[in-house]
Amino acid sequence: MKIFNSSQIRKADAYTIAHEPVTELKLMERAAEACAKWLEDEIPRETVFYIFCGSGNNGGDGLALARLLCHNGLSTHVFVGESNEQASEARSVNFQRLAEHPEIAVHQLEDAVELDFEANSVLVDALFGTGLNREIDGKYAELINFLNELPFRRISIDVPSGLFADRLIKENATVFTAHDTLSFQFWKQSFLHPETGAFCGNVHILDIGLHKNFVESEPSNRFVTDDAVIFQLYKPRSPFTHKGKLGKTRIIAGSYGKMGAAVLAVKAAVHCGSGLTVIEAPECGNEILQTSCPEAMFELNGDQYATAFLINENESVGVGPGLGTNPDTAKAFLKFLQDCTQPMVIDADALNIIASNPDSLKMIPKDSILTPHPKEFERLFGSTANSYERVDLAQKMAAELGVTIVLKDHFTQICLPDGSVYYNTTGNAGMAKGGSGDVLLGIITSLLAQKYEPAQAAIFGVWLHGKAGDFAMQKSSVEAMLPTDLISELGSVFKCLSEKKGQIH
Ligand SMILES: NC(=O)C1=CN([C@@H]2O[C@H](COP(=O)(O)OP(=O)(O)OC[C@H]3O[C@@H](n4cnc5c(N)ncnc54)[C@H](O)[C@@H]3O)[C@@H](O)[C@H]2O)[C@H](O)CC1
Ligand SMILES: [K+]
Repeated sequence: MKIFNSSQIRKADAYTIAHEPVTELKLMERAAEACAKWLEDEIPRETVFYIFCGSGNNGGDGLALARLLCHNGLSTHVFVGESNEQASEARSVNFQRLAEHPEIAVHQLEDAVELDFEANSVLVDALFGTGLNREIDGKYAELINFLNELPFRRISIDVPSGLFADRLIKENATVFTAHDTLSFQFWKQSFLHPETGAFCGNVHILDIGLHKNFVESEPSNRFVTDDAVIFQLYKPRSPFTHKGKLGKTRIIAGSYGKMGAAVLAVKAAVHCGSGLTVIEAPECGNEILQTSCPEAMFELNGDQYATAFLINENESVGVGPGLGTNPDTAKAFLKFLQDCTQPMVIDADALNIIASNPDSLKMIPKDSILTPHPKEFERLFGSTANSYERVDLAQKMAAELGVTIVLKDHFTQICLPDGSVYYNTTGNAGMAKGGSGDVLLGIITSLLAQKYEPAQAAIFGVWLHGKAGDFAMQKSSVEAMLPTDLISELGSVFKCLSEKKGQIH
Protein backbone atom coordinates (compact mmCIF):
# COMPACT_ATOMS: atom_id res chain seq x y z
CA MET A 1 0.00 0.00 0.00
CA LYS A 2 1.37 3.40 -0.98
CA ILE A 3 1.79 6.05 1.69
CA PHE A 4 0.66 9.50 0.53
CA ASN A 5 1.23 12.90 2.12
CA SER A 6 -1.72 15.16 2.94
CA SER A 7 -1.62 17.04 -0.34
CA GLN A 8 -1.69 13.73 -2.25
CA ILE A 9 -4.61 12.58 -0.09
CA ARG A 10 -6.50 15.77 -1.00
CA LYS A 11 -5.71 15.04 -4.66
CA ALA A 12 -7.01 11.46 -4.27
CA ASP A 13 -10.21 12.89 -2.86
CA ALA A 14 -10.63 15.40 -5.67
CA TYR A 15 -9.75 12.83 -8.36
CA THR A 16 -12.34 10.41 -7.01
CA ILE A 17 -15.01 13.12 -6.90
CA ALA A 18 -14.23 14.11 -10.51
CA HIS A 19 -13.69 10.69 -12.09
CA GLU A 20 -15.88 8.16 -10.30
CA PRO A 21 -17.81 10.51 -10.32
CA VAL A 22 -19.20 10.99 -6.83
CA THR A 23 -20.17 14.09 -4.87
CA GLU A 24 -18.07 15.28 -1.93
CA LEU A 25 -21.17 14.72 0.20
CA LYS A 26 -21.48 11.09 -0.90
CA LEU A 27 -17.78 10.47 -0.26
CA MET A 28 -18.18 11.89 3.23
CA GLU A 29 -21.20 9.63 3.73
CA ARG A 30 -19.08 6.62 2.69
CA ALA A 31 -16.41 7.60 5.20
CA ALA A 32 -19.02 7.97 7.93
CA GLU A 33 -20.65 4.65 6.99
CA ALA A 34 -17.30 2.87 7.27
CA CYS A 35 -16.75 4.38 10.73
CA ALA A 36 -20.31 3.58 11.86
CA LYS A 37 -19.89 -0.03 10.77
CA TRP A 38 -16.60 -0.37 12.64
CA LEU A 39 -18.06 1.17 15.80
CA GLU A 40 -21.18 -0.97 15.67
CA ASP A 41 -19.07 -4.12 15.20
CA GLU A 42 -16.56 -3.29 17.93
CA ILE A 43 -18.31 -1.22 20.61
CA PRO A 44 -21.15 -2.46 22.87
CA ARG A 45 -24.60 -1.11 21.88
CA GLU A 46 -25.32 0.42 25.27
CA THR A 47 -22.44 2.89 24.78
CA VAL A 48 -23.12 6.64 24.69
CA PHE A 49 -21.14 8.30 21.88
CA TYR A 50 -19.85 11.86 22.33
CA ILE A 51 -18.64 13.14 18.96
CA PHE A 52 -16.48 16.29 18.85
CA CYS A 53 -16.69 17.99 15.45
CA GLY A 54 -14.39 20.63 13.95
CA SER A 55 -15.27 23.07 11.20
CA GLY A 56 -13.66 21.16 8.30
CA ASN A 57 -14.57 17.93 6.56
CA ASN A 58 -13.26 15.86 9.46
CA GLY A 59 -16.01 17.52 11.49
CA GLY A 60 -18.39 16.72 8.62
CA ASP A 61 -17.50 13.03 8.94
CA GLY A 62 -18.31 13.28 12.65
CA LEU A 63 -21.71 14.88 12.04
CA ALA A 64 -22.66 12.28 9.42
CA LEU A 65 -21.46 9.55 11.78
CA ALA A 66 -23.69 10.91 14.58
CA ARG A 67 -26.72 10.75 12.27
CA LEU A 68 -25.92 7.17 11.18
CA LEU A 69 -25.35 5.92 14.73
CA CYS A 70 -28.56 7.55 15.94
CA HIS A 71 -30.43 6.15 12.95
CA ASN A 72 -29.29 2.70 14.09
CA GLY A 73 -30.58 3.29 17.60
CA LEU A 74 -27.36 4.31 19.37
CA SER A 75 -27.24 7.10 21.88
CA THR A 76 -25.33 10.07 20.45
CA HIS A 77 -24.22 13.57 21.43
CA VAL A 78 -22.38 15.99 19.13
CA PHE A 79 -20.26 19.01 19.99
CA VAL A 80 -19.70 21.80 17.47
CA GLY A 81 -18.03 25.23 17.42
CA GLU A 82 -20.02 28.41 17.75
CA SER A 83 -20.15 29.31 14.09
CA ASN A 84 -20.59 27.14 11.05
CA GLU A 85 -19.70 29.98 8.66
CA GLN A 86 -16.25 28.64 7.76
CA ALA A 87 -17.54 25.14 7.11
CA SER A 88 -17.36 23.37 3.74
CA GLU A 89 -20.62 22.67 1.97
CA ALA A 90 -20.59 18.94 2.78
CA ARG A 91 -19.96 19.70 6.43
CA SER A 92 -22.80 22.29 6.50
CA VAL A 93 -25.25 19.87 4.88
CA ASN A 94 -24.42 17.26 7.49
CA PHE A 95 -24.92 19.81 10.24
CA GLN A 96 -28.39 20.62 8.85
CA ARG A 97 -29.21 16.92 8.52
CA LEU A 98 -28.82 16.47 12.27
CA ALA A 99 -32.36 17.87 12.42
CA GLU A 100 -33.58 14.54 10.98
CA HIS A 101 -32.81 13.09 14.40
CA PRO A 102 -33.95 15.42 17.15
CA GLU A 103 -32.85 12.82 19.69
CA ILE A 104 -29.21 13.73 18.97
CA ALA A 105 -28.11 16.13 21.70
CA VAL A 106 -26.17 19.06 20.18
CA HIS A 107 -23.74 20.96 22.44
CA GLN A 108 -21.17 23.70 22.04
CA LEU A 109 -17.56 22.44 22.18
CA GLU A 110 -16.82 24.61 25.22
CA ASP A 111 -19.73 23.04 27.14
CA ALA A 112 -17.90 19.70 27.30
CA VAL A 113 -16.08 20.68 30.51
CA GLU A 114 -19.41 21.19 32.31
CA LEU A 115 -21.04 17.98 31.09
CA ASP A 116 -21.83 14.96 33.20
CA PHE A 117 -20.59 12.15 30.98
CA GLU A 118 -22.32 8.77 31.24
CA ALA A 119 -20.22 5.97 32.72
CA ASN A 120 -20.35 4.00 29.46
CA SER A 121 -19.08 6.85 27.24
CA VAL A 122 -16.94 6.67 24.13
CA LEU A 123 -15.32 9.90 22.93
CA VAL A 124 -15.02 10.34 19.17
CA ASP A 125 -12.55 12.92 17.88
CA ALA A 126 -13.64 14.50 14.58
CA LEU A 127 -12.00 17.87 15.29
CA PHE A 128 -9.16 17.93 12.73
CA GLY A 129 -8.02 15.50 10.08
CA THR A 130 -5.58 15.83 7.20
CA GLY A 131 -6.42 19.54 6.92
CA LEU A 132 -4.57 20.51 10.11
CA ASN A 133 -2.23 23.32 9.08
CA ARG A 134 -0.69 24.45 12.38
CA GLU A 135 -0.22 23.17 15.91
CA ILE A 136 -3.35 23.23 18.04
CA ASP A 137 -3.67 26.00 20.62
CA GLY A 138 -6.29 28.05 22.47
CA LYS A 139 -9.72 26.60 23.15
CA TYR A 140 -9.13 23.49 21.00
CA ALA A 141 -6.00 22.68 23.02
CA GLU A 142 -7.93 23.14 26.27
CA LEU A 143 -10.69 20.86 25.04
CA ILE A 144 -8.29 18.13 23.87
CA ASN A 145 -6.32 18.25 27.13
CA PHE A 146 -9.59 17.90 29.02
CA LEU A 147 -10.79 14.96 26.88
CA ASN A 148 -7.44 13.17 27.22
CA GLU A 149 -7.90 13.11 30.98
CA LEU A 150 -11.40 11.56 30.95
CA PRO A 151 -11.53 7.86 31.85
CA PHE A 152 -13.21 6.76 28.59
CA ARG A 153 -12.24 5.00 25.39
CA ARG A 154 -11.11 7.57 22.82
CA ILE A 155 -11.46 7.05 19.08
CA SER A 156 -10.10 9.35 16.36
CA ILE A 157 -11.59 9.74 12.92
CA ASP A 158 -8.94 9.69 10.17
CA VAL A 159 -6.10 11.25 12.20
CA PRO A 160 -5.81 12.00 15.94
CA SER A 161 -6.44 15.75 16.11
CA GLY A 162 -3.16 17.59 16.46
CA LEU A 163 -1.13 15.15 14.35
CA PHE A 164 -0.08 16.00 10.82
CA ALA A 165 -0.40 13.12 8.41
CA ASP A 166 3.14 13.34 7.17
CA ARG A 167 5.45 15.15 9.57
CA LEU A 168 6.75 15.44 13.06
CA ILE A 169 5.05 17.59 15.71
CA LYS A 170 6.78 19.80 18.26
CA GLU A 171 7.57 18.26 21.62
CA ASN A 172 4.67 18.91 24.06
CA ALA A 173 2.25 19.66 21.20
CA THR A 174 -1.40 19.06 22.08
CA VAL A 175 -2.74 15.89 20.44
CA PHE A 176 -5.85 13.83 21.10
CA THR A 177 -4.54 10.55 22.51
CA ALA A 178 -6.58 7.84 20.80
CA HIS A 179 -7.03 4.22 21.79
CA ASP A 180 -8.12 3.55 18.20
CA THR A 181 -7.75 5.52 14.99
CA LEU A 182 -10.17 4.83 12.14
CA SER A 183 -8.30 6.14 9.12
CA PHE A 184 -9.43 6.35 5.54
CA GLN A 185 -7.90 4.23 2.81
CA PHE A 186 -4.18 4.79 3.51
CA TRP A 187 -1.69 4.52 6.34
CA LYS A 188 -0.27 7.95 7.13
CA GLN A 189 3.48 8.27 7.74
CA SER A 190 2.91 9.82 11.17
CA PHE A 191 1.17 6.63 12.36
CA LEU A 192 4.35 4.68 11.70
CA HIS A 193 6.93 6.64 13.70
CA PRO A 194 7.26 6.36 17.48
CA GLU A 195 7.15 10.13 18.19
CA THR A 196 3.74 10.51 16.53
CA GLY A 197 2.39 6.95 16.25
CA ALA A 198 2.13 6.77 20.04
CA PHE A 199 -0.99 8.99 19.82
CA CYS A 200 -2.87 6.66 17.45
CA GLY A 201 -3.51 3.57 19.54
CA ASN A 202 -4.57 0.72 17.25
CA VAL A 203 -4.86 1.87 13.65
CA HIS A 204 -7.70 0.51 11.50
CA ILE A 205 -7.60 1.37 7.82
CA LEU A 206 -11.11 1.67 6.35
CA ASP A 207 -11.66 1.39 2.61
CA ILE A 208 -13.78 4.26 1.24
CA GLY A 209 -13.22 3.45 -2.42
CA LEU A 210 -10.87 6.25 -3.46
CA HIS A 211 -10.19 5.95 -7.18
CA LYS A 212 -7.89 3.05 -8.18
CA ASN A 213 -6.43 4.90 -11.16
CA PHE A 214 -5.21 7.70 -8.92
CA VAL A 215 -3.74 5.29 -6.38
CA GLU A 216 -1.92 3.35 -9.12
CA SER A 217 -0.53 6.33 -10.99
CA GLU A 218 0.35 8.73 -8.17
CA PRO A 219 4.04 8.26 -7.37
CA SER A 220 5.28 7.47 -3.87
CA ASN A 221 8.46 5.81 -2.66
CA ARG A 222 7.03 4.91 0.76
CA PHE A 223 4.86 1.83 1.23
CA VAL A 224 3.27 -0.30 3.94
CA THR A 225 3.80 -4.03 3.54
CA ASP A 226 0.19 -5.17 3.32
CA ASP A 227 -1.31 -8.61 2.62
CA ALA A 228 -1.32 -7.94 -1.14
CA VAL A 229 2.46 -7.38 -1.10
CA ILE A 230 3.00 -10.58 0.89
CA PHE A 231 0.79 -12.78 -1.29
CA GLN A 232 2.72 -11.55 -4.30
CA LEU A 233 6.08 -12.34 -2.70
CA TYR A 234 5.33 -15.71 -1.12
CA LYS A 235 6.44 -18.65 -3.26
CA PRO A 236 4.65 -21.86 -2.24
CA ARG A 237 6.85 -24.92 -2.44
CA SER A 238 6.57 -27.17 -5.48
CA PRO A 239 5.72 -30.82 -4.66
CA PHE A 240 8.60 -31.94 -6.95
CA THR A 241 11.26 -29.99 -5.12
CA HIS A 242 14.25 -31.44 -3.23
CA LYS A 243 16.67 -30.11 -0.66
CA GLY A 244 19.29 -29.22 -3.25
CA LYS A 245 16.83 -26.81 -4.86
CA LEU A 246 15.98 -25.03 -1.63
CA GLY A 247 19.33 -23.41 -1.19
CA LYS A 248 22.17 -23.62 1.24
CA THR A 249 22.26 -21.26 4.20
CA ARG A 250 25.42 -20.48 6.12
CA ILE A 251 25.03 -18.82 9.48
CA ILE A 252 28.26 -17.39 10.88
CA ALA A 253 27.58 -16.61 14.50
CA GLY A 254 28.49 -17.22 18.13
CA SER A 255 31.50 -16.91 20.40
CA TYR A 256 32.20 -18.10 23.94
CA GLY A 257 29.25 -17.03 26.15
CA LYS A 258 27.13 -15.92 23.17
CA MET A 259 26.36 -19.24 21.56
CA GLY A 260 22.60 -18.79 22.17
CA ALA A 261 22.56 -16.20 19.39
CA ALA A 262 23.92 -18.78 16.95
CA VAL A 263 21.38 -21.38 18.11
CA LEU A 264 18.47 -18.97 17.53
CA ALA A 265 19.72 -17.85 14.10
CA VAL A 266 20.38 -21.36 12.80
CA LYS A 267 17.10 -22.80 14.12
CA ALA A 268 15.18 -19.93 12.53
CA ALA A 269 16.91 -20.59 9.21
CA VAL A 270 15.97 -24.27 9.30
CA HIS A 271 12.37 -23.58 10.33
CA CYS A 272 12.04 -21.01 7.57
CA GLY A 273 12.65 -23.66 4.92
CA SER A 274 16.36 -23.65 4.09
CA GLY A 275 17.25 -26.86 2.17
CA LEU A 276 20.69 -27.26 3.69
CA THR A 277 22.00 -25.28 6.62
CA VAL A 278 25.52 -24.85 7.93
CA ILE A 279 26.44 -23.19 11.19
CA GLU A 280 29.96 -21.82 11.16
CA ALA A 281 31.13 -21.18 14.72
CA PRO A 282 34.11 -21.65 17.08
CA GLU A 283 34.88 -24.99 18.69
CA CYS A 284 33.26 -24.03 22.02
CA GLY A 285 29.89 -24.11 20.24
CA ASN A 286 30.25 -27.47 18.52
CA GLU A 287 28.40 -29.58 21.08
CA ILE A 288 25.83 -26.90 21.89
CA LEU A 289 24.90 -26.39 18.25
CA GLN A 290 24.91 -30.03 17.16
CA THR A 291 22.69 -30.88 20.12
CA SER A 292 20.26 -28.02 19.85
CA CYS A 293 19.97 -28.07 16.08
CA PRO A 294 20.82 -31.51 14.64
CA GLU A 295 19.42 -30.46 11.24
CA ALA A 296 22.37 -28.12 10.67
CA MET A 297 25.98 -29.07 9.86
CA PHE A 298 28.75 -27.60 11.98
CA GLU A 299 31.89 -26.01 10.52
CA LEU A 300 34.74 -24.66 12.60
CA ASN A 301 36.11 -21.09 12.41
CA GLY A 302 38.08 -20.73 15.66
CA ASP A 303 38.40 -21.88 19.22
CA GLN A 304 36.57 -19.41 21.52
CA TYR A 305 35.76 -16.89 18.77
CA ALA A 306 35.99 -16.77 14.98
CA THR A 307 39.45 -16.23 13.54
CA ALA A 308 38.94 -17.25 9.91
CA PHE A 309 35.80 -17.18 7.76
CA LEU A 310 35.13 -19.78 5.11
CA ILE A 311 33.98 -18.65 1.67
CA ASN A 312 31.80 -20.94 -0.36
CA GLU A 313 30.10 -20.13 -3.63
CA ASN A 314 26.39 -20.81 -3.98
CA GLU A 315 25.59 -20.29 -0.35
CA SER A 316 23.66 -17.51 1.32
CA VAL A 317 25.49 -16.11 4.29
CA GLY A 318 24.05 -14.50 7.42
CA VAL A 319 26.74 -13.15 9.71
CA GLY A 320 26.98 -11.38 13.04
CA PRO A 321 24.85 -12.64 15.95
CA GLY A 322 27.01 -13.25 19.02
CA LEU A 323 30.17 -13.01 16.90
CA GLY A 324 31.98 -10.72 19.36
CA THR A 325 34.37 -7.97 18.33
CA ASN A 326 37.70 -9.56 19.26
CA PRO A 327 40.42 -7.91 17.10
CA ASP A 328 41.17 -11.28 15.42
CA THR A 329 37.49 -11.75 14.60
CA ALA A 330 37.30 -8.19 13.28
CA LYS A 331 40.37 -8.69 11.08
CA ALA A 332 39.08 -11.97 9.71
CA PHE A 333 35.61 -10.54 9.10
CA LEU A 334 36.94 -7.51 7.21
CA LYS A 335 39.00 -9.80 4.96
CA PHE A 336 35.93 -11.96 4.40
CA LEU A 337 33.88 -8.86 3.52
CA GLN A 338 36.51 -7.80 0.99
CA ASP A 339 36.70 -11.24 -0.64
CA CYS A 340 32.96 -11.92 -0.84
CA THR A 341 30.97 -10.89 -3.87
CA GLN A 342 27.62 -12.52 -3.03
CA PRO A 343 24.95 -10.50 -1.19
CA MET A 344 24.85 -11.44 2.49
CA VAL A 345 22.83 -10.60 5.60
CA ILE A 346 24.80 -8.60 8.16
CA ASP A 347 23.73 -8.03 11.76
CA ALA A 348 24.89 -7.26 15.30
CA ASP A 349 28.66 -7.55 15.93
CA ALA A 350 29.40 -7.75 12.20
CA LEU A 351 27.74 -4.31 11.89
CA ASN A 352 29.71 -3.06 14.88
CA ILE A 353 32.97 -4.16 13.25
CA ILE A 354 32.00 -2.29 10.07
CA ALA A 355 31.06 0.78 12.14
CA SER A 356 34.53 0.76 13.74
CA ASN A 357 36.12 0.58 10.29
CA PRO A 358 34.12 3.08 8.22
CA ASP A 359 36.14 2.40 5.03
CA SER A 360 34.71 -1.11 5.06
CA LEU A 361 31.21 0.21 4.23
CA LYS A 362 32.34 0.31 0.59
CA MET A 363 33.36 -3.36 0.75
CA ILE A 364 29.85 -4.62 1.53
CA PRO A 365 28.75 -6.72 -1.47
CA LYS A 366 26.01 -5.06 -3.52
CA ASP A 367 22.45 -6.08 -2.62
CA SER A 368 23.45 -7.19 0.87
CA ILE A 369 20.97 -6.72 3.71
CA LEU A 370 21.97 -4.84 6.86
CA THR A 371 19.71 -5.27 9.88
CA PRO A 372 20.69 -2.59 12.44
CA HIS A 373 18.67 -1.57 15.49
CA PRO A 374 18.66 2.22 16.06
CA LYS A 375 21.89 2.19 18.12
CA GLU A 376 23.74 0.09 15.54
CA PHE A 377 22.39 2.35 12.79
CA GLU A 378 23.73 5.39 14.62
CA ARG A 379 27.16 3.77 14.98
CA LEU A 380 27.19 3.03 11.25
CA PHE A 381 25.80 6.22 9.78
CA GLY A 382 25.78 8.87 12.53
CA SER A 383 23.10 10.26 14.79
CA THR A 384 19.86 11.90 13.71
CA ALA A 385 17.48 14.11 15.67
CA ASN A 386 14.43 11.86 15.32
CA SER A 387 13.07 8.76 13.61
CA TYR A 388 11.81 10.78 10.59
CA GLU A 389 15.35 11.98 9.89
CA ARG A 390 16.66 8.49 10.59
CA VAL A 391 14.55 6.87 7.90
CA ASP A 392 15.49 9.64 5.45
CA LEU A 393 19.17 8.92 6.13
CA ALA A 394 18.65 5.15 5.86
CA GLN A 395 16.83 5.64 2.55
CA LYS A 396 19.73 7.72 1.24
CA MET A 397 22.45 5.32 2.46
CA ALA A 398 20.66 2.25 1.07
CA ALA A 399 20.57 3.87 -2.37
CA GLU A 400 24.16 5.13 -2.13
CA LEU A 401 25.64 1.78 -1.02
CA GLY A 402 23.32 -0.35 -3.17
CA VAL A 403 22.16 -2.36 -0.15
CA THR A 404 18.95 -2.97 1.78
CA ILE A 405 18.83 -1.46 5.27
CA VAL A 406 16.35 -3.03 7.66
CA LEU A 407 15.92 -0.38 10.34
CA LYS A 408 14.50 -2.29 13.29
CA ASP A 409 11.77 -0.39 15.13
CA HIS A 410 8.17 -0.90 16.28
CA PHE A 411 7.23 -0.49 12.61
CA THR A 412 10.48 -1.69 11.04
CA GLN A 413 11.51 0.23 7.92
CA ILE A 414 13.02 -1.65 5.02
CA CYS A 415 15.00 0.75 2.83
CA LEU A 416 15.78 -0.71 -0.60
CA PRO A 417 18.61 0.13 -3.00
CA ASP A 418 16.07 1.60 -5.46
CA GLY A 419 15.23 4.34 -2.93
CA SER A 420 11.90 2.94 -1.77
CA VAL A 421 10.94 2.26 1.85
CA TYR A 422 8.54 -0.42 3.14
CA TYR A 423 7.08 -0.05 6.63
CA ASN A 424 6.23 -3.35 8.31
CA THR A 425 3.19 -3.45 10.59
CA THR A 426 3.35 -7.00 11.96
CA GLY A 427 4.96 -7.66 15.35
CA ASN A 428 4.52 -6.40 18.89
CA ALA A 429 6.29 -5.21 22.02
CA GLY A 430 6.90 -8.82 23.14
CA MET A 431 9.62 -8.98 20.50
CA ALA A 432 11.68 -6.33 22.27
CA LYS A 433 13.84 -9.00 23.87
CA GLY A 434 17.46 -10.15 23.32
CA GLY A 435 17.47 -12.86 20.65
CA SER A 436 14.67 -11.55 18.40
CA GLY A 437 17.20 -10.02 16.01
CA ASP A 438 19.12 -13.31 15.78
CA VAL A 439 15.89 -15.02 14.69
CA LEU A 440 15.33 -12.33 12.05
CA LEU A 441 18.81 -12.84 10.60
CA GLY A 442 18.16 -16.59 10.33
CA ILE A 443 14.82 -16.02 8.57
CA ILE A 444 16.11 -13.51 6.01
CA THR A 445 19.21 -15.57 5.21
CA SER A 446 17.08 -18.67 4.75
CA LEU A 447 14.79 -16.82 2.29
CA LEU A 448 17.82 -15.54 0.41
CA ALA A 449 19.05 -19.13 0.07
CA GLN A 450 15.61 -20.13 -1.25
CA LYS A 451 16.09 -17.72 -4.17
CA TYR A 452 14.04 -14.82 -2.94
CA GLU A 453 15.59 -11.63 -4.34
CA PRO A 454 17.43 -9.75 -1.54
CA ALA A 455 14.83 -6.96 -1.34
CA GLN A 456 12.02 -9.54 -1.29
CA ALA A 457 13.80 -11.61 1.36
CA ALA A 458 14.06 -8.52 3.57
CA ILE A 459 10.43 -7.41 3.15
CA PHE A 460 8.99 -10.92 3.47
CA GLY A 461 11.39 -11.93 6.26
CA VAL A 462 10.53 -8.95 8.44
CA TRP A 463 6.82 -9.57 7.88
CA LEU A 464 7.14 -13.30 8.74
CA HIS A 465 9.15 -12.53 11.87
CA GLY A 466 6.49 -10.04 13.06
CA LYS A 467 3.60 -12.32 12.21
CA ALA A 468 5.23 -15.19 14.12
CA GLY A 469 5.55 -12.72 17.01
CA ASP A 470 1.84 -11.90 16.81
CA PHE A 471 0.95 -15.60 16.87
CA ALA A 472 3.30 -16.14 19.82
CA MET A 473 1.72 -13.24 21.71
CA GLN A 474 -1.75 -14.73 21.30
CA LYS A 475 -0.57 -17.91 23.02
CA SER A 476 1.49 -16.16 25.66
CA SER A 477 1.85 -12.45 26.48
CA VAL A 478 4.15 -9.61 25.51
CA GLU A 479 6.00 -10.05 28.79
CA ALA A 480 6.51 -13.81 28.73
CA MET A 481 6.90 -14.69 25.04
CA LEU A 482 10.39 -15.70 23.88
CA PRO A 483 12.37 -15.38 20.66
CA THR A 484 12.28 -19.20 20.65
CA ASP A 485 8.47 -18.93 20.39
CA LEU A 486 8.87 -16.94 17.16
CA ILE A 487 10.72 -19.89 15.65
CA SER A 488 8.01 -22.31 16.81
CA GLU A 489 5.25 -20.13 15.32
CA LEU A 490 6.84 -19.89 11.85
CA GLY A 491 5.07 -23.13 10.97
CA SER A 492 1.63 -21.67 11.74
CA VAL A 493 2.41 -18.54 9.75
CA PHE A 494 3.41 -20.54 6.65
CA LYS A 495 0.35 -22.77 7.08
CA CYS A 496 -1.89 -19.74 7.18
CA LEU A 497 -0.15 -18.21 4.16
CA SER A 498 -0.36 -21.31 2.01
CA GLU A 499 -4.05 -21.83 2.86
CA LYS A 500 -4.87 -18.21 1.98
CA LYS A 501 -2.76 -18.29 -1.18
CA GLY A 502 -4.59 -21.48 -2.16
CA GLN A 503 -7.89 -19.65 -1.87
CA ILE A 504 -6.70 -16.82 -4.05
CA HIS A 505 -5.37 -18.88 -6.99
N1 LIG B 1 -9.40 12.55 1.76
C1 LIG B 1 -10.33 11.67 1.95
O1 LIG B 1 -10.12 10.56 1.63
C2 LIG B 1 -11.57 12.06 2.60
C3 LIG B 1 -11.50 12.90 3.67
N2 LIG B 1 -12.55 13.27 4.38
C4 LIG B 1 -12.34 13.90 5.65
O2 LIG B 1 -11.89 15.20 5.44
C5 LIG B 1 -10.79 15.49 6.28
C6 LIG B 1 -10.01 16.63 5.73
O3 LIG B 1 -10.88 17.73 5.70
P1 LIG B 1 -10.41 19.24 5.61
O4 LIG B 1 -11.62 20.06 5.55
O5 LIG B 1 -9.44 19.36 4.51
O6 LIG B 1 -9.59 19.46 6.93
P2 LIG B 1 -9.94 19.30 8.47
O7 LIG B 1 -11.28 18.80 8.73
O8 LIG B 1 -8.80 18.51 9.02
O9 LIG B 1 -9.87 20.77 9.11
C7 LIG B 1 -9.55 21.86 8.37
C8 LIG B 1 -10.12 23.14 9.04
O10 LIG B 1 -9.49 23.38 10.26
C9 LIG B 1 -8.72 24.61 10.20
N3 LIG B 1 -7.51 24.38 10.96
C10 LIG B 1 -6.44 23.70 10.59
N4 LIG B 1 -5.54 23.64 11.60
C11 LIG B 1 -6.09 24.30 12.65
C12 LIG B 1 -5.66 24.57 13.96
N5 LIG B 1 -4.47 24.16 14.43
N6 LIG B 1 -6.46 25.27 14.79
C13 LIG B 1 -7.67 25.71 14.35
N7 LIG B 1 -8.14 25.50 13.09
C14 LIG B 1 -7.34 24.79 12.25
C15 LIG B 1 -8.52 24.85 8.73
O11 LIG B 1 -8.30 26.20 8.46
C16 LIG B 1 -9.84 24.32 8.16
O12 LIG B 1 -10.85 25.27 8.34
C17 LIG B 1 -10.09 14.17 6.37
O13 LIG B 1 -9.20 14.09 7.45
C18 LIG B 1 -11.27 13.23 6.49
O14 LIG B 1 -11.69 13.14 7.83
C19 LIG B 1 -13.87 13.06 3.73
O15 LIG B 1 -14.95 13.25 4.48
C20 LIG B 1 -13.93 11.71 3.03
C21 LIG B 1 -12.86 11.54 2.07
K1 LIG C 1 -9.67 13.59 14.04
